[in-house]
Amino acid sequence: MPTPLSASSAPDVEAACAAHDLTPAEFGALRDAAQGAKARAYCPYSRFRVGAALLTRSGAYVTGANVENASYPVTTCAERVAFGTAVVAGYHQQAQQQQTQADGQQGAGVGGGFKAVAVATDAVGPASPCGMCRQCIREFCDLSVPIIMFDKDSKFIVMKLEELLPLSFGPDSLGVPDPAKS
Ligand SMILES: O=c1ccn([C@H]2C[C@H](O)[C@@H](CO)O2)c(=O)[nH]1
Repeated sequence: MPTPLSASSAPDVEAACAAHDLTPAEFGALRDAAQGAKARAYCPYSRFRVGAALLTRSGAYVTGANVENASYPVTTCAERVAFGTAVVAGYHQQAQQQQTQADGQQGAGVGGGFKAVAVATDAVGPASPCGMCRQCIREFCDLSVPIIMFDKDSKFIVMKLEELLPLSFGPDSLGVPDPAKS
C-alpha cells in the first residue's frame, strides 16, 4: 500500500453515492463485504490486512483478501484475489454469461461486469490500491467505476479508476475487445 491518503475531505455517504450512482445500501454492503474479507487476510509477514469487495452489475458481491507467501513476491493482493474469483464465477463479461449458459451451467446472476470496487485496511486514513491492482481493475472495469477506500474507522475516499490510473493501458490498446464493454 502506498502512503495513506488524507480522508479529511471525505464526502459523506449520500454525496458519494449520488456522485457514483450507488445506493446507500450498496455502499454499506460494499463496506461490510470488504471489511469482512479483510478479517480473512493471510498476512503473517506484513500483518497488513486488506479486504476487497466488488459489486457486480447483476447485484452480487465478490470478495478477496491478501494472501501472502514466505517467498514474498508470490503474495497476491486482495483486489486481485477478488477479481480472480469473480472471473471464475463468470461475472466479468456479458459474453461469459452466454458461454456459461451454453455450457449448461447456472447462468442466473452471472456476467455484466462491475459497478464498484471497495478496499478496506486497518490503516489510519484510507490506503489506495497498488499499481499492479489498479492495472488489474483496469482489465475488467469501466474507467468511470468508483474505487472506495476505507480506513480502520470506515473513513473513506472515493475515486474513479480513471483518476487512479490516468492514460491507462488496457485491452483496447491491443485491439482486444474490452470485457468491461462487451
Ligand atoms: O493494493 C494492495 C496493496 C497491498 N496489498 C497487500 C499485499 C501485502 O500482503 C500487504 C502489504 O503490502 O498488503 C493488497 O492486498 N492490496
